[in-house]
Amino acid sequence: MAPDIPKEQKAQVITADGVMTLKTIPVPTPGPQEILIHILYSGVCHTDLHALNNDWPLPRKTPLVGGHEGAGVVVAKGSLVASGQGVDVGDYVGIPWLNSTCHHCTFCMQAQEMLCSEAQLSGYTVDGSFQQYAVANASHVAKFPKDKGVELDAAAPILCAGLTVYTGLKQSEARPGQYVTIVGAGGGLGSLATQYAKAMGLHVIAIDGGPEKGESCKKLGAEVYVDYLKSKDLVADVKAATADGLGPHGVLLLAPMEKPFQQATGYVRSHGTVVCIGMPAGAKVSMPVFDTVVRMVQVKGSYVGNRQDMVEAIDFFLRGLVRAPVKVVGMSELGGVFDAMRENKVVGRYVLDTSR
Ligand SMILES: NC(=O)c1ccc[n+]([C@@H]2O[C@H](COP(=O)([O-])OP(=O)(O)OC[C@H]3O[C@@H](n4cnc5c(N)ncnc54)[C@H](O)[C@@H]3O)[C@@H](O)[C@H]2O)c1
Ligand SMILES: [Zn+2]
Ligand SMILES: [Zn+2]
Repeated sequence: MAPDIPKEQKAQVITADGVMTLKTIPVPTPGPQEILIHILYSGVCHTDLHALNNDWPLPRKTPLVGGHEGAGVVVAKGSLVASGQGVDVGDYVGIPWLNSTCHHCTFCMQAQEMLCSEAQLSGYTVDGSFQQYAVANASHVAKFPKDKGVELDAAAPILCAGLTVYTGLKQSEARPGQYVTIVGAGGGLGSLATQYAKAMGLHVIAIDGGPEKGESCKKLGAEVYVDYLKSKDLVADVKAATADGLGPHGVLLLAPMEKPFQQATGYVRSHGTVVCIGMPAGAKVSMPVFDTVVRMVQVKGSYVGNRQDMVEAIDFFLRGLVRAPVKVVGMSELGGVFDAMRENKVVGRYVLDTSR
């Protein structure tokens, strides 16, 4: 390792008792196909809270360093990471949710690597970006151009939130000029979803709770804001927000709560698509079979995106079309960020500065 790489670093570690503590731990050494990244900023995704709560039916690593929106600079690389592979020391890169996949299963071969049964997940099955130095797989890191002076704090949320909603909007099959409803629009994924949808030429109907989220959604491009805490008939309000009253063509369900998953088939337009993205613990999607059949409604899941989706999601950011409302705080303040997230108080995305 180069001499300027320290031997120890600060990290937020979840221990076996489920408690998260800021600790001093060794700087990891990259394996042959890995790189070592000096993480400067890391976004905080609601998935990180699911990891802390351990509330998904998916086993995670313990002890765990969470985080999967890590943006930083490559400081070392393994022996098999060849020059010309697009990752060299000094490059700006990002740690996404997908840490590695097998490359040879039927899904990997079709660029559906998120479905790979051998996928390793950053900040979940392997240590992630809530640390100052993290290893990542050279084949799966996201790349930011250094020559464009990319602000890595603003770029970090694209690595999961941006990628996920960009891909989800494509999955909704909504076309320019049509309507899309973003549920959980004031949060991390929702803020970016509103902007990607607007940039794609879609009309945006935002749903979230409280006036602060409403103000943010409107600022980011939502034409109508429906406050789920106030609405007496949410289905009617969403349908009324479309010009012909028939409801939105696409729905992105981003809220980490079950109820919206029961409401969406009520207001989606006939032949429209409901895309499930938020993952409330233990929740079920339910809908009347009769309506689903005779109104020909599609319901599907969407899970992050592939590496080409990442390139495109970053390109929207580089063109200035999307930028999450970001609040930068020290990595030591992660506990407080999770408290705010539990209470639905996060507007946009918190990003951790790993130096403090
Ligand atoms: N499918 C994927 O690939 C993928 C990727 C990333 C995150 N996620 C999941 O998406 C969810 C959201 O993540 P986030 O980081 O944006 O969370 P967040 O906490 O930043 O935002 C969630 C928003 O939902 C709002 N909300 C809560 N109840 C609501 C309701 N009944 N109706 C409308 N809005 C409501 C909250 O007020 C908040 O603004 C999490 O469950 C996360 O695990 C999924
Ligand atoms: Zn995430
Ligand atoms: Zn595979």
